[in-house]
Amino acid sequence: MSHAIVVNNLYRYFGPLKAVDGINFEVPHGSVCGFVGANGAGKTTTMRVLATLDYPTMGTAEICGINVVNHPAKVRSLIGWMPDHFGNYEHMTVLEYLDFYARALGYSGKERQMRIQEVMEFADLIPLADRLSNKLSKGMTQRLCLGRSLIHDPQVLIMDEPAAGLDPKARVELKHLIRILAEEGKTIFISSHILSELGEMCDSLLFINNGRIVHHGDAESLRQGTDSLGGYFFDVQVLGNPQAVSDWAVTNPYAEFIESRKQGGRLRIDSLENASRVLNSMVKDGLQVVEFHKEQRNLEDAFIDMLDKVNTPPAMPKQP
Ligand SMILES: Nc1ncnc2c1ncn2[C@@H]1O[C@H](COP(=O)(O)OP(=O)(O)OP(=O)(O)O)[C@@H](O)[C@H]1O
Repeated sequence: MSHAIVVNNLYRYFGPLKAVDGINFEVPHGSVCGFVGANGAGKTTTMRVLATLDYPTMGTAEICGINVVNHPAKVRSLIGWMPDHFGNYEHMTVLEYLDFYARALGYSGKERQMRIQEVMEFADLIPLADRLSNKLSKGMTQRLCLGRSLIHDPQVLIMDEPAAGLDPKARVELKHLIRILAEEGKTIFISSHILSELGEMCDSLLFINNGRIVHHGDAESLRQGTDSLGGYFFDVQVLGNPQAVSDWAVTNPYAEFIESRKQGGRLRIDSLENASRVLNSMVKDGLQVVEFHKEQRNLEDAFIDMLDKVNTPPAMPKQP
């Protein structure tokens, strides 16, 4: 499969600080990849290298097969960059602002008008055409920034925390626009702290911690995964007295009772094999089980568990 973004052994040090510390990842063409990490994890630094705004200390990055250090101008024609901080100009209306960028990108005449019209329609900027660009709400500002990054119809969009500071309505609007761009076949690389939102719209999630990639996979596999100790949580419901579940669980070596629920309880079981054993024993012991299902974890919990796994030193081998 060809990839829109390929990052190979990429390092970016600021003096002794290892902001990006040897990362590798690929983003397939036409997919949406969420880039997740705590403050200072290295997201912006990575994105700035991809956007040709910074040089790596070591390693390579390619956009659609083009090296970002060797051919920055070519890469810039392929990417749309939405930074986390948006610089705009006083006394410039939304239309003037987009026109300024379209000129800077080399468009002229009818083509320039067409490009501006298209992005204004897409990002719902037409009603704002005559508004001053530095007097917009945060949501409107983000739409303008998105519009600006789309003027040259780039194949790859790199968006640094575009949802930060947006109210719920503006977030939904932004998500909707990102979904349309993804459906058009653009590759989208988007960073955020709002994991649950990223999960919904991303084909894959890339977790970075202290400059290192700690996970790259799809959101679904994370939700279905285990906790940091390798266990799963099950919701169990029974007919009759719900306390039967906790009374039963304290006597069973495979199930750990976590909390009561209206019709039963929540159990932690350390493997799927043992889950099957637990269900079997419950039924044998006369519990009238009407529900026994593995819970999906929310992505925030999955992320915390992932960091726990990464930060827990491996157990020392036992001395003979
Ligand atoms: N120009 C710079 N000079 C020195 N240190 C820097 C520079 N840019 C970033 N850093 C440091 O590199 C580390 C990674 O920063 P980066 O901005 O990439 O993190 P981030 O994951 O984007 O965080 P946030 O979510 O807060 O934006 C941080 O410790 C930051 O202070």
